[in-house]
Amino acid sequence: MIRFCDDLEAVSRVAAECVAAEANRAVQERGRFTLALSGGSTPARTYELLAQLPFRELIPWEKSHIFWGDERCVPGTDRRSNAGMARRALLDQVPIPAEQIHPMECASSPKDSAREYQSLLFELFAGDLPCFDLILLGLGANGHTASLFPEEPVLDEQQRWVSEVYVAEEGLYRLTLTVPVINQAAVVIFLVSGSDKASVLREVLESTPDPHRIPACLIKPNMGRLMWLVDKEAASLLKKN
Ligand SMILES: O=C(O)[C@H](O)[C@@H](O)[C@H](O)[C@H](O)COP(=O)(O)O
Repeated sequence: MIRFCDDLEAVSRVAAECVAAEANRAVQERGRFTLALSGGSTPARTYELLAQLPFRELIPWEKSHIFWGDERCVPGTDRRSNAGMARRALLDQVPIPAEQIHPMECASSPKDSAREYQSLLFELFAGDLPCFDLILLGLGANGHTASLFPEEPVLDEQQRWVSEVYVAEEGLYRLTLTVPVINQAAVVIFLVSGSDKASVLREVLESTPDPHRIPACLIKPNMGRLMWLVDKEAASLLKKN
């Protein structure tokens, strides 16, 4: 499903509404809400809105668990940290128990850190393939999502739930959820804004490119719902918008 929005503010507001709706549905049905956040710049406004009325009062923070779809292996205080951005924009402003915030940490080697996060998921999802209630994703202009980059071996990973990825142009490692975990989610929402995403969005939505070239094409939830929240600039090359 594609939701066309005027601009990033509208994308962010709809995204916040979806988070609130899925949070209450999950808590009602399963007693808790598991949400994996995206990094990047696009979702920051969504996180800010979730910290403000009405959303801060609509979400059952005390029954929510926050995870990340990916993270750069940098200190949490580093401006590149996805967890750092989410804490500043949202998590430091709402009454979520600290022990229910689960950042991807790279205290040990990237490989060991990936293994440690997988162990955390194993514990919190009772050993089953994690089924997040909601995963928020962004879309890179090169077709990546989370830290699933074009032509990377991680795209074909079917066993591990969390993988380390070396990003040469950043000169650092990242951790990312793998495709099987993302596709197990109940709901996956892409937030896409800006004219720089127009070309790749058209490829993803209106053609069938090689998913190794456009990894976002690998995101096809098994049983769950996939939603695209796109603004006018990002949708400007789509045939139907
Ligand atoms: O950690 C990250 O950077 C994200 O997980 C990454 O996948 C992001 O969603 C895209 O690069 C889009 O980023 P923008 O929202 O900044 O365009």
